Amino acid sequence: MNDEAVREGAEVTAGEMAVNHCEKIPLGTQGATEWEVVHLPSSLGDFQARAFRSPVTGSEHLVLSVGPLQERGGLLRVHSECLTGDVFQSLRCDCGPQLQGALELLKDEGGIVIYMRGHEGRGIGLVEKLRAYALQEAGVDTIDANLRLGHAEDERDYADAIDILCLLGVKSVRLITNNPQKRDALVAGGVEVEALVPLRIAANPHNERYLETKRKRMGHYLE
Ligand SMILES: Nc1nc2c(ncn2[C@@H]2O[C@H](COP(=O)(O)OP(=O)(O)OP(=O)(O)O)[C@@H](O)[C@H]2O)c(=O)[nH]1
Ligand SMILES: [Zn+2]
Repeated sequence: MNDEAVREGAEVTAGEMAVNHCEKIPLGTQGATEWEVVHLPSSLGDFQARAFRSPVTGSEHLVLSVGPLQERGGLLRVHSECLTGDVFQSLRCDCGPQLQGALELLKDEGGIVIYMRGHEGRGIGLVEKLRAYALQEAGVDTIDANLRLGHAEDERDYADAIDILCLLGVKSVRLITNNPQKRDALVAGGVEVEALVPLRIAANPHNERYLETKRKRMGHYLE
């Protein structure tokens, strides 16, 4: 797909429209899911919260939403867990400000954030992420650090996010991300991505190289 074709405001062609992604949900998923909707007032906004336990991965994901769920065209952020960045506001990455930026957008427009547990460290986990950080302190970039540790550069799986969207009745979204692979993963799972909504976060001296590597080697839309 032409990257420009799915930037904000652009349309996805009919040929790329999803097949029914709900067909791929494993049997029993609905029964294993907690779908109570609770009110979650937060200093970051006023959210509805749902939790989803995946019978496939065992991960428990949090789904925050503002306003009515939209079958088509609503804002969506699929946020990969980053304990250091999201909770402890690490400056080594841009995760914390990205999460806050996405929640801000939801406050204005409504939409959904799926907080993906099991995505920590691009899927390698917290212990391995810190090992990768140690290698980066020795001069290796974020991708090669993963590879040296015997991991793929990105081990995230989006099947749970796709199942969650199906269970919520969401068929098409405007995806809040700079990462084209996230869009590709959702589209491959049958979710239509109408547009990409970028998250522009100012770099700092601690994450400059990380952001540069994402831009140059992972194709993220970062200036
Ligand atoms: N392995 C590894 N993971 C990292 C590193 N820095 C951040 N992460 C993890 O990367 C994940 C976020 O991925 P990013 O590539 O920063 O961003 P993205 O989610 O792909 O793209 P956006 O949607 O634009 O945020 C989180 O799970 C972080 O814990 C690192 O140096 N090594
Ligand atoms: Zn992070």
